[in-house]
Amino acid sequence: MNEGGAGLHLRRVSKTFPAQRALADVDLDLEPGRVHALLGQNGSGKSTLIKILAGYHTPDPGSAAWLNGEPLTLGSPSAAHRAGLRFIHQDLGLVPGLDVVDNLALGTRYGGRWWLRERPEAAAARALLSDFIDDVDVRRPVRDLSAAQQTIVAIARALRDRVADGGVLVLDEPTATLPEHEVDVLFETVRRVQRTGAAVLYVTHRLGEVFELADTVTVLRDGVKVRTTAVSATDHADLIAQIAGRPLEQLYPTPPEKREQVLLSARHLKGNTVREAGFDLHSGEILGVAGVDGSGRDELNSLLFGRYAADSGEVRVDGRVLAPAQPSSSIAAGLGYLPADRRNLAATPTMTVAENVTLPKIGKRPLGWLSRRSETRETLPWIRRLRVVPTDPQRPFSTLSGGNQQKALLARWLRCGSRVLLLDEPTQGVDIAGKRAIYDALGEAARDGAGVIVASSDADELAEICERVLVFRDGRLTTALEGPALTAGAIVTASLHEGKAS
Ligand SMILES: Nc1ncnc2c1ncn2[C@@H]1O[C@H](COP(=O)(O)OP(=O)(O)OP(=O)(O)O)[C@@H](O)[C@H]1O
Repeated sequence: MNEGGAGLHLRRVSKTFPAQRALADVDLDLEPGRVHALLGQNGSGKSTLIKILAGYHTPDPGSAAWLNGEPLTLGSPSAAHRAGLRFIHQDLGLVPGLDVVDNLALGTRYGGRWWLRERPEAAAARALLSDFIDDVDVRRPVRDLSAAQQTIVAIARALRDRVADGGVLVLDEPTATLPEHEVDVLFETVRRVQRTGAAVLYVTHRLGEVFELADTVTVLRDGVKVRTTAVSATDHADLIAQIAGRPLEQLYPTPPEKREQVLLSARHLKGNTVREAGFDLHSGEILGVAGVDGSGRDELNSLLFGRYAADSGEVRVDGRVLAPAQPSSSIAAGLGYLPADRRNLAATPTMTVAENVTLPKIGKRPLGWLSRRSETRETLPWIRRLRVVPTDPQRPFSTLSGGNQQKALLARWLRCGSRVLLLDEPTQGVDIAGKRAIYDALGEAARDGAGVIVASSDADELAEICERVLVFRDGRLTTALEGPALTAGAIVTASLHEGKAS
């Protein structure tokens, strides 16, 4: 592969941050009409590479790039855009209340005066979308579309004015928040993009997707390229060994066994998308909660924790009714809550890792703060246990990679000794070694007597780590799965079709 050929060619791309080298001499070749997967542990440098391509970070001197034979200036957003590089980040940048036509028009010269051109714009939106997906009502607000459809609208918008041939589409973990049954819809769109001759760079933590979608795969470890391989010439075990630097270990531990003691009970709980939820959580139990987005799965934990007031129903912890809508009382009662939107709802990015881990200090100190030294002492064992990298409590939280931020926030509640852990998507964006560390930590907390509720869109994860899984459908708990009936397939089926409560 030479720099003068079609496609995108990176040579010796490096990035040094004040405290560390995030990328070192990375070469990468993306070919037109091919999907190239980029894999690597949390903190291996994937986002840094994307941010360099997007022009958000300036790379170190000596880094170079060519697109279709022309030198490409790295570190300049306008140069990247002009050259035909387009990015789909996890935050899609859509306006939920606006319809598809208006979302597609955002940023174009017709934006803001679509009413003058109503018919042509709607027709243009339909024509543009039809390149990527069939049957989307362009007059619906995007919030009413499925998660996959929203991603596809973002892709269509990104590609609407791309340079005719030879562009590059970069997708950063596009399936991280997609329910399993919508992944195929997105894949079909990626294949259509591929058929237009664009090169696709596809960042993911899900190895199965690499084998389903990609032609080529590159693995990064500690900022260094380990290897680029044809997908047909590798397998799961080989990729895991490349990613982790050691051979495959079993991902899922055996679930702990629940005890008789009920820690938390919910009765006739109703609020937002939850229309009726009643169940018991036992000591020692990891209880799974499944369901498609908007089914209630994504709201149950915040309702239990009291992030907002329930319309009706009650939650008891150790037999005592929990004060409604008072997170501080919930924490005092032993609850810990990890939201899915951790960046906005859970973290204080400007503080250090140690400050974030030791944040809730209920009952510990009257003034509610710890000395820097005790903060470090209290934080270290937890971030070691959850494999937070770098293992530096005094580092600014915002400089951790996404997966490492997730692990640090979970460490917060484990350190607090919360007896009831309410976790939304606890392993989203976390690499395979980090997932195992999280599962082990949850298992240990449960064996020590805690109860854990894991609400997750990953059916495999729920089927493997939970003793029992409750499935939401249209706001109600319609199915309970345990024993031999608890499989990933049964979870997906019960999420989509009418089931029977058991
Ligand atoms: N602004 C920054 N300042 C200092 N260090 C940073 C900064 N941004 C990233 N890093 C460090 O660079 C390394 C690579 O981070 P990066 O976000 O690229 O990882 P990643 O592979 O995308 O991880 P993840 O899968 O968790 O998203 C990490 O060690 C991270 O802590």
